[in-house]
Amino acid sequence: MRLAVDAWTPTEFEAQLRAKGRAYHIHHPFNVRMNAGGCTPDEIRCWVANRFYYQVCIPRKDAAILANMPDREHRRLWVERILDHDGQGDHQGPNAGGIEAWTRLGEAVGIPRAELLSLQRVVPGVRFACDAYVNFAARAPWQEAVCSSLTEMFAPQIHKDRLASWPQHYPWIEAEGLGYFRSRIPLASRDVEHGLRVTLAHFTTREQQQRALEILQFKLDILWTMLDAIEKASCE
Ligand SMILES: O=C(O)c1cc(C(=O)O)c2c(n1)C(=O)C(=O)c1cc(C(=O)O)[nH]c1-2
Repeated sequence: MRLAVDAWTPTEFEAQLRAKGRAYHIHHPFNVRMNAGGCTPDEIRCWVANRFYYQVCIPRKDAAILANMPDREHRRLWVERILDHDGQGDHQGPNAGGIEAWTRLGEAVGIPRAELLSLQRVVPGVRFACDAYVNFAARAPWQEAVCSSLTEMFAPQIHKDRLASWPQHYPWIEAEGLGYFRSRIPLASRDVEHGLRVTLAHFTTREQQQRALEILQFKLDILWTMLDAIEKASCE
């Protein structure tokens, strides 16, 4: 006979989700080396050019989630995520968006805009990982797709680490190029507030809560796999 296990309280469940931070790509050897100043300019360029594919996939996966959201109040919040990355209004203006900010990072590390946008430097492992995220978001129930975005709980620290260490280790990168990292700190916190609210309300039995942890692990694996592929590509 299978005994039902009590559900975690919302506080316990949130603590279980946050404990997944131990598998965040902040601990990946390539990320550790990058933030310790151990990357060559070519390795930095490899990371920036490959990570750009994640940047362009984010608003596509958010649009897929939006299409699956029946509730207007959730859509009103979620649509912000698309605009954060795609931008609004003038392409050079204050709301130019995250993709534009990333192209400026590209230029600051020496990747011409057209080369970055062409995606010609994106390696297969990064492409597969990002495509898996977009696919999952399109096919899964929208609450599961929202849950998969919760790696953002751990993102402010990785952005802060870059802002703190890159100017010292990579003085050849113009400081203005790091604007993307700065911009994401408040946005990630806002995203997480909504994402956690949906997740804590939707996954209420212990079985469902375990499923949420598996979804978060799937997303952690996507980010980890990207760095595995970038690490391999950058030493070729
Ligand atoms: O630089 C990073 O390490 C990192 C990680 C993540 C993440 O944890 O998924 C995101 C971002 N950055 C980011 O900038 C971003 O806009 C973002 C959106 C999402 C998402 O899943 O919806 N993750 C992330």
